[in-house]
Amino acid sequence: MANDMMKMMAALGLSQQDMEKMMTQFGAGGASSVSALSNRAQLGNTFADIEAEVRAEIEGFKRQIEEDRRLGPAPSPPVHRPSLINALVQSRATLEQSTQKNDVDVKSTYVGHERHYSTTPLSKLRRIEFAKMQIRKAHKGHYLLCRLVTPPTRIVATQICIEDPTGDVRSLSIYNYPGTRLAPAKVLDTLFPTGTIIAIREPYLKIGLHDGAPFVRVDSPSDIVFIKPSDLILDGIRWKFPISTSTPVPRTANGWKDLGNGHFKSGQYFASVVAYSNGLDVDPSVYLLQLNRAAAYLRLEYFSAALSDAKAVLSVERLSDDEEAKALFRIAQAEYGLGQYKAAIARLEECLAVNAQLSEPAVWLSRCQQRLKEIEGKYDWAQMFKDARAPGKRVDVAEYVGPIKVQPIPKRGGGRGVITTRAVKAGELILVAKPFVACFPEELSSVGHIMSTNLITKTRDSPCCSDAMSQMFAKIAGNPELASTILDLYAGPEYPAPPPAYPPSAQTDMHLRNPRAFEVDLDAQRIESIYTYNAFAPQMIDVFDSPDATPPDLENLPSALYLLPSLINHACSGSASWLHFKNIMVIRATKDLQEGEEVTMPYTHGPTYLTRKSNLGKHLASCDCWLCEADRKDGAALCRQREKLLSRFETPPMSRDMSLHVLLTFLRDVEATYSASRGPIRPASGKAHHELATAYVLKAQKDPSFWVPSITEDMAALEAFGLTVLDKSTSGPVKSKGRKKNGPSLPIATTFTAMVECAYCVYFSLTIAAAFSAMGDIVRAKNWFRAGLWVDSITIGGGRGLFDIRYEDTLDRIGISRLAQSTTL
Ligand SMILES: C[S@@+](CC[C@H](N)C(=O)[O-])C[C@H]1O[C@@H](n2cnc3c(N)ncnc32)[C@H](O)[C@@H]1O
Repeated sequence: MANDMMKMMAALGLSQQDMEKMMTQFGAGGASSVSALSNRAQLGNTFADIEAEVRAEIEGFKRQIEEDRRLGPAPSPPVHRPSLINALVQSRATLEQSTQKNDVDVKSTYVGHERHYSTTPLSKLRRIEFAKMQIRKAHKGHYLLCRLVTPPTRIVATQICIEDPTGDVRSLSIYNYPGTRLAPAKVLDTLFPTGTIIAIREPYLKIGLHDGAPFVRVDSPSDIVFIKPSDLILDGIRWKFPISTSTPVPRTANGWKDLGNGHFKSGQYFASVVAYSNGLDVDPSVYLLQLNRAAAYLRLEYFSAALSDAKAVLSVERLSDDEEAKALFRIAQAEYGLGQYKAAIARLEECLAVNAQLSEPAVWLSRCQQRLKEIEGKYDWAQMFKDARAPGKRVDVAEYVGPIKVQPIPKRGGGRGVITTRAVKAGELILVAKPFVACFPEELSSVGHIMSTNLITKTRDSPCCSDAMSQMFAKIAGNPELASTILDLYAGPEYPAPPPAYPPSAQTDMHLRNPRAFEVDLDAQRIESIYTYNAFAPQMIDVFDSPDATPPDLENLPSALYLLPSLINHACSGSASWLHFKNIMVIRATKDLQEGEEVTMPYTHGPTYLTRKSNLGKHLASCDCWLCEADRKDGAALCRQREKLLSRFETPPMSRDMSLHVLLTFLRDVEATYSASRGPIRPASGKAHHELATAYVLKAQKDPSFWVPSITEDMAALEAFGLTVLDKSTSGPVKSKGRKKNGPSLPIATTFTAMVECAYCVYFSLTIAAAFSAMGDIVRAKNWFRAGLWVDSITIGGGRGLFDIRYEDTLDRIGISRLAQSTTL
């Protein structure tokens, strides 16, 4: 059950430490247990060490920032030109050597701290030279005109020696530039060839921590403007030193095409679009460059840019059939990426009319047909599940937006939330969303990874989180028309509240014209804050693993940012559930909702409000849901006691004392942590009841009289999670209370005010079915199996096809596979 719990617990941008806390308190080690990870102790040590390390790092970093603030701007120390050039040439040689040796590259950096960026257009700035610049200062109102002197190298940032026209040099560190993360030297050469002239808008001069040397730090790639030799800005500029052109760059359009194709083949798509663009600058008539660039834009998910390039190629006269078909296919792929499936179908048909032999467009045609069904909410869930399990692949489906809308909700941070536009039934699909950016462990670069210490959460982000966060820069830069859709997401309490309406209308006047000319000023700090407050840790929909299932790698969780789901607020007892088919996020109502009711979902789980409150740290001081209210009424002391009791039952049942005496005491002690006025929903009691049920199941293997108490305890568990058991009988004729009109009998009520731990409720229903089956009471066994199906349908959904695949092993293990085959809801 560990993965299932992870799925439920993985919360908006929660750190490993948060996750560990959650798993510790609430994890599940086995199919029939409420226990936590069996290797918890080991994990505990690791996380404690990391936490201490991160705390110390953050303290050091903050001290440095405070010291910089205290010292303030000061004249820049001089830099010895030959020494700096030599140092950067050496660093470049080291990068090349480590690439050759395939060394694993693990670097660390900071995110979420205050950073400068420019919003003033270059034309409104005045030129400044190094001699007039000060350290620890952003030079407002100025730009630095400079030339790249050395071949680029990198650690986290790309580093280059730059000179101003007087020949004065500094090192330049560029962070977040698209395509540069862990990039090999030859990619950096394409992006930043020696001799290139750039202008840096409102440059910030820092002082090196270790060497005390001044350097220009650029965090927002949009601060860098590439200057063409013909640019008027260069009028009257004389460079003291002759141009250095040690980086060999192609001279012809075809030379750039070959370079671009090389980058494309090695998956360096941003470098390839830059190479193709450079080729087009040399000779705009070489339309094949534009056709190739469209293909690279498609890989980068710059769909509007791909569409524009492929359309431009299509308008060229005298294209060969092959070129025309390619242009049409790329237009169709771009339209597909933009969700314009009908337009894509028309283009694919045109493409096949040009060449009916092409196999790929035919495949894409059927994909488009499938997507058209999906935008209506009709998904092939079983296929999605299979696709989600296929290693190295992402799931490709259309998005679906159900009966919801964004509405101002002033009392929530960010001031907005999601409400229903009509009455919604429990189990109804609310949203299916694709990520704006995402990273899964298997997608991390084989070269290595970057660890980011997040100054907002004061934790270390997972490598995937760090990677996906960095993708934001390239993705916003390449889709400027979508920029406000991202930048209007909640950026935390330090920022002004975002506009109440969401999504904003697309900025149709914004287009990517040149991959290196940024249409949007990229505010690094804001982008990192948005990611921090809105990202999810996608967890694969995968339930009831065997008790020996390997727990998920908490240090290596995937990470993704979704747009509309980011508008849904938290409630521990949320009205919706969320889960992932790999990259695809699916949100369903878990209770009946009236028109206009808020859709909420749990960002985190935990045994009491105490753990949940601590897990929710960055989001809210205190959750106002009924579950937290009820816990708070019980009081902190009893809640602490409840958490302590549960933590003692973390290890799987087989590896601890499962005697009835111990478990009965456990149940009694847990019950005592709930006040008398508490009401029936008592999740911890539910777990204790199920622990007892598990012990009875073990005994029943030898003595069948224990089946009945096992059933009774699991029924009690269901009630403690919020379900009403209508038929508590364990023998005799079956009552028909739960019988639907002309339908099969369900032993549970299908209306409820609230249900917690829905996935447990499926499993408990199935274990009751298994017990009745073992007793030979097939009618009750089938009814309880149906109860499991029904609970699953309102929590996970996806129909019987998906249920059968997901529960195949579980049903086999608890011995009801055959019964399941002959039973429908
Ligand atoms: C992912 S955003 C949710 C959407 C956000 N309300 C908006 O307007 O964009 C997460 C932030 O919403 C706010 N939030 C979410 N659930 C909340 C709740 N139950 N009470 C108060 N604020 C909440 C918190 O500020 C949290 O950091």
